[in-house]
Formats: sequence, C-alpha cells, structure tokens
Amino acid sequence: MSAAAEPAVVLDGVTRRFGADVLALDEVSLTVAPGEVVVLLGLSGSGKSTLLRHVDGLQQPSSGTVRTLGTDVGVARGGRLRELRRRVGFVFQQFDLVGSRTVLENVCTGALGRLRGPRLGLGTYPRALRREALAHLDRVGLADRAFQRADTLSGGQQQRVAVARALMQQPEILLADEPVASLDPESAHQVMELLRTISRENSLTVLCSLHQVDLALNWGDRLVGLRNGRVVLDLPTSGLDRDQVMSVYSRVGADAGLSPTA
Ligand SMILES: Nc1ncnc2c1ncn2[C@@H]1O[C@H](COP(=O)(O)OP(=O)(O)OP(=O)(O)O)[C@@H](O)[C@H]1O
Repeated sequence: MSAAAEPAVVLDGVTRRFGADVLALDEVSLTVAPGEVVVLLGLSGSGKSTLLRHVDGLQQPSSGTVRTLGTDVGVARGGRLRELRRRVGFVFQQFDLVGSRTVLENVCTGALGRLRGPRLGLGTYPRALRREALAHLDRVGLADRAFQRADTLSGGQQQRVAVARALMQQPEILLADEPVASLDPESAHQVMELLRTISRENSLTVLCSLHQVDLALNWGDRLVGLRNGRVVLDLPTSGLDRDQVMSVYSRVGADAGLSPTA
C-alpha cells in the first residue's frame, strides 16, 4: 500500500477492559480514511470516549491493535508517542483552557509539542508563533478577544478557542469528545459548523463523539454507532434516516444482536 493511500486510523479487534467487570470496547474494528469525518454515537457508557482515547494512545487496548497515521499506538513510547500526539489534536467537552491566562496564550500552548522547553507567559513564545495563533483566532472569529482572560468568554467562545489551540498543533487528525455537549443549541451549531469548515479546508480526518442525533445526521460523512462497546452501526450519513440511527439506542436491537451494518 502506498503511503498516500494509508488509512488515518485502523482499529483491529480492539478490546479494552477496566478491571474484571467493565468491558468498555469489545472487539472493535474500524478503518478511517484520511480526510474522513466520522461521528460516534451511542448511549452514555457505550465506549465513545474510550475509543477516541485509544486513537492517540491516551489509553492502550487490552487486546487488538490501534494504528494511527502509520504508528502502532500500542508499542509506541517516548518521542514516537509524543510525535504522534502532536499530529492528533483533541477537543474536549469542558474546553480545558487555563482560565486565568489570555485567550492568545491558551492558543499558543497548542504549539508546545513543536517547541523545546516549557513556556510561561505570552512573551516566551516566538513572535511568529504568536502571529500564527492570532491567525487561528481570526479563523474561529475571536481575534478581537485575544488579550482577554479565557474565563471571561462564553462556553461557545471557549470551545472555539480550544479548536484554535488544537489547530496550533498542525494536526492531521482531530478528535472531538462531545465538543458541544455543554453548549446551547446556537453555540453548538456554530462550533460544529466551524469544525466542519476546518476539516474541509485542512483535509483533516475527524472523529467526533456526539449525543445529538439530529446534529450527527447532518454533519459527518459517516456514522458509527456503539452499544456496550461494540460497533452496531457503520454507515455513510447520506441517505441515513433517524430511525436507523435510533436503532443504536434501542434495547430491542441490543437483545436481538443487531448486526454492525444492519
Ligand atoms: N478509567 C476508567 N476506569 C474504569 N472504568 C472506565 C474508565 N473509563 C471508562 N470506563 C467505563 O468504560 C465504559 C465506557 O465508558 P466511555 O467513557 O468510553 O463511554 P462514553 O460512551 O464516552 O460515555 P459518555 O457519553 O457518558 O461520555 C463505561 O462503563 C465507563 O464507566
């Protein structure tokens, strides 16, 4: 296979247990092409976050393999793992900004993987990086907030700052774990639009977990449904209807052993 055709992410028979009782992922196999935008759906506890965390090696499988951007995540250590994580941006539900720092400094921290040594204070970042951070802030519509404390922004604005911070990594993959779960519908819409635009313009591969079925239906290229750690639906979003998606949440489907591509 040529390097250009290599999938962005391959999970092969990934099982993840927590202790003796919790089976968070159960033989998950999934191949994501470069530039593909994938939505993960499923009930709370179905394994969405665990799956995302396996993609950049934040968590390791109990069995099976994860290959991200050509790197076997299960065996990568030290510099190799750091380099992989630099190429994979992560946006979380709770934004995870440093509230007492300026918006611009928060965005600059996204470049830490590209710099040597720690940085404290905006002035410790090279001028070119600060300019780059400002350009990303402009892209998410918040250049005029650059020198404001991050905790003075609304939730939707903070999430857009988190997206700008992730872009500072110059990522090839963006993971988003319920990025709009704590936002009002209008802010959620804005953030999802932004993610979609950025994924198109940067040819980013995106894996995004969501709880909102209607948002998911109109957003990604492909929808993957998880139930009890298993993939129970994996289809392109075009042509999908709400009932098909709702089957992911149905106990009847679980009891009947709904097949992955049913
Ligand atoms: N660090 C952990 N230790 C023990 N159990 C865990 C851990 N992380 C996740 N789990 C368990 O693994 C299962 C899957 O959790 P996960 O967070 O991946 O689900 P989720 O689909 O992302 O849920 P939500 O939509 O609520 O975020 C759950 O039963 C959860 O309690």
